[in-house]
Amino acid sequence: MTDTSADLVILGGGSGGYACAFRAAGLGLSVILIEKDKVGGTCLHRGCIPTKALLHAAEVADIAREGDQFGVKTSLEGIDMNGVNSYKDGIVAGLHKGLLGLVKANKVTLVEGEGKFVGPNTVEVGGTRYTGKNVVLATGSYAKTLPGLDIGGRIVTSDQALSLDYVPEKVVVLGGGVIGVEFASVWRSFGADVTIVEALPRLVPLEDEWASKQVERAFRKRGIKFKTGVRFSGATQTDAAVTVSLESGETFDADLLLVAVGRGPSSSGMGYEEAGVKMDRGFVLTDERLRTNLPNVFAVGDLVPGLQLAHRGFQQGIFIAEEIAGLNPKVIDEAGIPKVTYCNPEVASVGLSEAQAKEKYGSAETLVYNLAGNGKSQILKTSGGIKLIKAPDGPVVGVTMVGERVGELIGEAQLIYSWEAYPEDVAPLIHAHPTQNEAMGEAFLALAGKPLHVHG
Ligand SMILES: NC(=O)c1ccc[n+]([C@@H]2O[C@H](COP(=O)([O-])OP(=O)(O)OC[C@H]3O[C@@H](n4cnc5c(N)ncnc54)[C@H](O)[C@@H]3O)[C@@H](O)[C@H]2O)c1
Repeated sequence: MTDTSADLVILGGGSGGYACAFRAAGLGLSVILIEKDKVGGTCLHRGCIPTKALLHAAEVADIAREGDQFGVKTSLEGIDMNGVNSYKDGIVAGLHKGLLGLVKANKVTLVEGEGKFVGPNTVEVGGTRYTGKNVVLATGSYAKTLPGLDIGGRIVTSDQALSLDYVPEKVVVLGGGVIGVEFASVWRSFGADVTIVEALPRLVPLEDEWASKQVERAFRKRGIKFKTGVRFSGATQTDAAVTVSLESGETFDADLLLVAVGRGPSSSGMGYEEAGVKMDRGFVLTDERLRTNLPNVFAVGDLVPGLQLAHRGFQQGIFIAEEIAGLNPKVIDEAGIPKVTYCNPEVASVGLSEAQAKEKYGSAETLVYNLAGNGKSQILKTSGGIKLIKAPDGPVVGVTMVGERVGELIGEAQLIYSWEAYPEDVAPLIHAHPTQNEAMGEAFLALAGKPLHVHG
């Protein structure tokens, strides 16, 4: 018979929930993990992993199309979406199997079913009550839509877009944030005619303005169309097409409309409000130690206001487990959470943008290093740049990069940021030649006043 009480009951087995479960188990705590669908949550099943598989398939398509520039005779015969989906689904299934193995190995009790928080320390699943000395609310988020815009047929969110069995000929993407630009990038590489509609004045509006300009320039070159600073006003669909109207009066006919206007917290019907959990617009409020207003009730991940990123959820989950075990972990610095948008070109950033640094410090020093000066980037025929943002007479407070695969360079930037390093501290670090990573070293040499492969 399954235990119904434990040191820790976790409602939701996504990135935040399972990370908390594994770390808590590692610390010797007994854990009950409740999941209604599949352990791994949005990130593994409907988010990070499957979308990155699609983006990789898109990159392969681009390489096939462009082999000639390396003297290799290739051509793209077409996209077999069944093949793409089975590659993507295989990756997800493999990782899911691995996670279930870890649940077992960590001796976490997995309860499969829809849970409801009935408080004070209790979650009910199908009539059975599970009680924890501590409870973690980890129910994640869902893809939002707009009032009057019903999802179905030719109007989809990322949930449906992930498993299309065809490449749309013409797509409108509503929202030029992370999900919008990633799907636009995939479909363009697969040959679709893509138009993005973004209400704010620029694509990827949460990033440094320089990054938005770089992405917009690259998208123009790739033939991805976009309308910024314009709001959507409505959409109607027939069997044959969807017509999208904007407040500017323009209309677009397409095969598909992707709605990518943000993700909302999955809290409705979970019993939180009734149990007295303090909330704001559906998000569960916590203090910086991730405690809700109820004693021994914590919340984690997309349910908590802030960046909706799996790696934030992982770290918060680990933090809560250590907090419960009395290890007094260091509070998470939200500004130090790296962000990567995996469109082509990628955007990767950590810390403050130039505008945020200016607001915080009154002024900011910046340096942009163009990847054209980096040998490996020339070999790979990739372009882009690295922008460093430094507080006046202070350390580097922000790094933003744009270019193919720059997401792989964010780890070093994250260390530099979190160590509050000065350019002179980083400049002497030797980077292997020729790597793309070397561009980071060169950018810091230039910021320290000793540029090497760039004219100061
Ligand atoms: N690579 C990654 O890390 C990754 C990938 C996918 C999603 N996510 C996360 O998932 C969450 C959801 O992603 P998202 O892209 O849906 O949200 P988002 O908030 O990044 O972007 C939504 C965009 O839609 C625009 N918008 C809203 N209403 C509009 C309207 N009426 N007309 C036109 N534009 C409108 C907003 O201005 C915004 O730019 C984000 O927090 C994101 O960070 C992360």
